[in-house]
Amino acid sequence: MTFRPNRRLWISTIAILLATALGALAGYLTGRHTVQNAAEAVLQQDATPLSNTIHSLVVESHDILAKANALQTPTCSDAEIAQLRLLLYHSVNFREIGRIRDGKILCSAVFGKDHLPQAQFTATYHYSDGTTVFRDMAPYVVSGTPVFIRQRGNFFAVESPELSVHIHEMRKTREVFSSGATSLTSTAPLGRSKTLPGATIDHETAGRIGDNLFGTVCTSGSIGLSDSVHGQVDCATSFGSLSAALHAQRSLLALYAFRGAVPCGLTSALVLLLYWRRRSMPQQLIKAIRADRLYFVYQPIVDLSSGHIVAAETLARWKDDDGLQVGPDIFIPLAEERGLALEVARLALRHTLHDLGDTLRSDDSDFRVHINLTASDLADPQLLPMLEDSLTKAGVSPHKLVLELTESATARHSVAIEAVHRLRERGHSVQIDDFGTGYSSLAYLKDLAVDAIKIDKAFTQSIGTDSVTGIILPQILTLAAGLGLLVIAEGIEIPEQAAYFASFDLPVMGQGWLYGKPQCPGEFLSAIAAQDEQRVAVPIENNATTIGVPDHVPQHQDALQLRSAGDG
Ligand SMILES: Nc1nc2c(ncn2[C@@H]2O[C@H](COP(=O)(O)O[C@H]3[C@@H](O)[C@H](n4cnc5c(=O)[nH]c(N)nc54)O[C@@H]3COP(=O)(O)O)[C@@H](O)[C@H]2O)c(=O)[nH]1
Repeated sequence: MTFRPNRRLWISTIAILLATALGALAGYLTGRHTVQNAAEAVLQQDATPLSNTIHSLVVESHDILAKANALQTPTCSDAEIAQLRLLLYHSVNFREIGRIRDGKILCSAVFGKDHLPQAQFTATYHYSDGTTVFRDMAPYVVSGTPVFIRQRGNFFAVESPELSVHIHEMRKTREVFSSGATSLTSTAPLGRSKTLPGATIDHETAGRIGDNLFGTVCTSGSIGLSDSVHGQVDCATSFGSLSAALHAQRSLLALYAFRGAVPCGLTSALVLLLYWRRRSMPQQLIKAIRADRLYFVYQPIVDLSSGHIVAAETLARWKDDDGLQVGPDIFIPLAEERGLALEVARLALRHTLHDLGDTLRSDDSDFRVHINLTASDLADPQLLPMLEDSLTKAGVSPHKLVLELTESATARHSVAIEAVHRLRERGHSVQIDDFGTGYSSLAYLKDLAVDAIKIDKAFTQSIGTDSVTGIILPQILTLAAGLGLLVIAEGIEIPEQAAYFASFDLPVMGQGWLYGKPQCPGEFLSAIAAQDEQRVAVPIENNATTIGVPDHVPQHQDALQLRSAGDG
């Protein structure tokens, strides 16, 4: 299915917008959660003093009224009034205490028994623990402030008006709830009631029910504060509205949403870009191969004993339709999948013969080129005719062409053995590339009958380390020598690595950035030309320092302290 660019643009735009919106939503929800937690914490903090105040009031009311009811003195005697005054003196929250019967004061600490006001108390509500509450009763009412009077048994106690004002003030911004096992009945300051199903009050809990936030601290024996509460209130619960908190923090929420949206938008754009690139890559590659739009670079291979460039490896390069470089490790397998591997090999050979043909045709030089083949190339009956045809047309001898097979390419043993045999029969050299990374045992190497092994760069990079690869490297070199195989060391980047290989009494070639990165044809030919000029200019016995081998590369084992197992 081929996507037209504008359709792709539409899909991408929608997907990016969607991802951005989802990111914003996720960010907003995180912000909302944070704001909610913060608001709940504040409410929790708010609820605590209210609850504590109520708790101390209730505890003291129980205490003072219990003590009064326990007095053994005769009713309203001077001794009893004296005892009541003493209780009042020690009280924190009460301003009056007295005897009551049928809603009438019999005597009290403040009025004694002789100058009693004419007052009739009417109960506002009763609690299950036997406490009755009266509100705003003369003569105790203080204008503008609620006054609460509690009665238990034969005695009443009047709360301090300051305390009532304090609680009243706290209650103005809060709601106080009666508690049930699984529900809360809220009685707002306005007297409004609501049921909040599903809420369980625990000690010091905070939470949210619908849009309401609550922070609650439950204390045993607390009393109800609300005008219309029936039953005992166990918890002082402070409420706020989540929407109000969210509204107050809207700039913070916007920031959270932004912080969620931006990375999601960018990531989705990147993912889509990669996806479209990947999706359209095969089509682009097929077109590029057919239109001969791959290009090829050449990396020098040097003889480590002389330092001369003796060969070049042809490496394919490709820029996709967006001008972005795609690595051969990505597009070569893709070409193989699409049955185009041999086309790539054909292009590689054609470009190489075109770019380096003169050097390859020269009878004076042993210069050779290395071309990579894939597993499917080996099985392709067109391979040999293609090679023969191209070389014949270019007038280049088959022995100038070295074919590199990765270890994985030789995994199908019978196919590989047969192909290697035929290639060598035609005069080509064959070598195993990336040796040591996988499939070929040294015994298999013997059956494969290749000419050379190219030691994978992982081994080169392990030189001087204690890694396993570093330890087995000398054994590979020794066994290769035993099998009469030429060795090419890949990935030489520093002089110490070159010196390590040169120190073995073996014909070892080297390839790596130390000698040159893959170069375009012009650059590579200039390097060869410079080397040839130097060879002519420098007397034969002094030509160790040549193009491709920096002066500082030591040539002998004693030039370096080797730490690998091979140096013992
Ligand atoms: N079938 C084909 N395979 C091809 C072709 N062109 C390349 N390839 C294979 O792709 C793999 C990746 O190659 P590339 O990215 O080109 O990397 C090569 C060198 O650039 C790199 N190299 C060389 N020297 C050094 C070094 O000192 N350090 C370092 N880190 N990297 C270095 O190694 C790659 C050469 O590898 P090899 O072929 O194993 O010698 C790679 O497997 C190519 O074979 C193609 O046309 N056809």
